Amino acid sequence: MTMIFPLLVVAAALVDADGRVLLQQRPPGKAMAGLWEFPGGKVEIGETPETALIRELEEELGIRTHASCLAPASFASEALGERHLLLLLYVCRKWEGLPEARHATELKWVKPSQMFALEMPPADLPLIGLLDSLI
Ligand SMILES: Nc1nc2c([nH]c(=O)n2[C@H]2C[C@H](O)[C@@H](COP(=O)(O)OP(=O)(O)OP(=O)(O)O)O2)c(=O)[nH]1
Repeated sequence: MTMIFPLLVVAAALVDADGRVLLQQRPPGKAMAGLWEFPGGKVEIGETPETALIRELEEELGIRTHASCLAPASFASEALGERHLLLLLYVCRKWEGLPEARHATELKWVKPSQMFALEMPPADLPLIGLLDSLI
């Protein structure tokens, strides 16, 4: 019997006043390099999904937010090699600081409808239509 290890990942759709969402480009050397993703990362042992996401947003973008500003929006469930990815997507409209690319190659603000033209991880594709109707 094949063992499946779930991998819990949290990500944020940061939404600005014009209804655009922040995407970051995965850097060279990482899995899925070059693809555009929502900021976020793995939930580590001892963390709640919300504390993990707050930590990742600070590490990756240098912004600060609070659990009360993270609205659960959707999730993705996708095979990922030997693992199975469970990605929890939150919508966040309030944070402090100006996002800067600390880990990513580049950042860009896009309308959800523009995401269809970008290369994104397979797990993210079903989330685009949802964001389009939500924002
Ligand atoms: N952050 C993020 N990860 C995504 C998205 N879509 C998607 O399939 N993933 C996958 C890619 C990775 O396999 C996993 C996130 O792991 P990661 O390696 O980027 O996370 P991390 O920041 O904790 O990285 P590291 O410390 O292990 O380098 O989730 C997405 O939109 N955002």
